[in-house]
Amino acid sequence: MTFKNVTLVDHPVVARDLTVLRNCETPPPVFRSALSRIAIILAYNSLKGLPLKKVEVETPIQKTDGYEIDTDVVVVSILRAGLGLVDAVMQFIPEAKIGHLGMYRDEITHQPVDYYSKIPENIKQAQVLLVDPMLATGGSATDSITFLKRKGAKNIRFMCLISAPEGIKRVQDEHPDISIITAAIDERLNDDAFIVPGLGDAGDRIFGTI
Ligand SMILES: O=P(O)(O)OC[C@H]1O[C@H](OP(=O)(O)OP(=O)(O)O)[C@H](O)[C@@H]1O
Ligand SMILES: O=c1cc[nH]c(=O)[nH]1
Ligand SMILES: [Mg+2]
Repeated sequence: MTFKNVTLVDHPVVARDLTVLRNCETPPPVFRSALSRIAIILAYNSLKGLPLKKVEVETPIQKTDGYEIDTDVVVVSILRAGLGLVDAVMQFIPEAKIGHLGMYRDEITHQPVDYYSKIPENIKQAQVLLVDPMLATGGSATDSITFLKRKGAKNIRFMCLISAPEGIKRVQDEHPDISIITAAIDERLNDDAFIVPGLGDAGDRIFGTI
């Protein structure tokens, strides 16, 4: 299956670390370090094509042309699991502001329930990178994107680790302007709306709350 507006990141380190993450025997410290490495590669890909401004820079030898990133960047993490991806983006754009959206999926209905939000003011003019490792039914991502658009966000990219086809389709149906950067597109959702084969509950595996 091919999807428009989806970048599937293909890299040997991603393939190796995804296997570590999927393994149910992997303990939280190892899980977190594998996730951090993949997050760097995802962030690198998610930040491609940012606008640049030409500036002059003086080397010890002479003046030459250089570049600055010509947009504000705001990272928005969908709590809790999104926290595992934020540091990677901040390593590339240390001046980025960070927003948080607190959201959990109701275990019975699988609908997202929101419990917190704090979004930087400059969201309106910024390149927004919404981060969450799991795109399952797409409920959490689509609600988050709708919320950010209501706050004035105009340029949003969604960075995630593992996507289900159902979630990608939902984001694209409801928000066709959003591009998705992901490390894997898995087979499907199971009856509990978990991604198959997936890695289980990302938040629990990052924070050891299993
Ligand atoms: O696409 P969806 O069907 O909405 O599922 C994806 C959501 O589920 C997980 O969060 P969860 O609700 O487990 O909260 P947590 O991060 O606090 O564990 C995940 O991190 C996403 O936010
Ligand atoms: O497989 C899934 C689905 C939703 N949330 C997760 O953390 N994992
Ligand atoms: Mg969870």
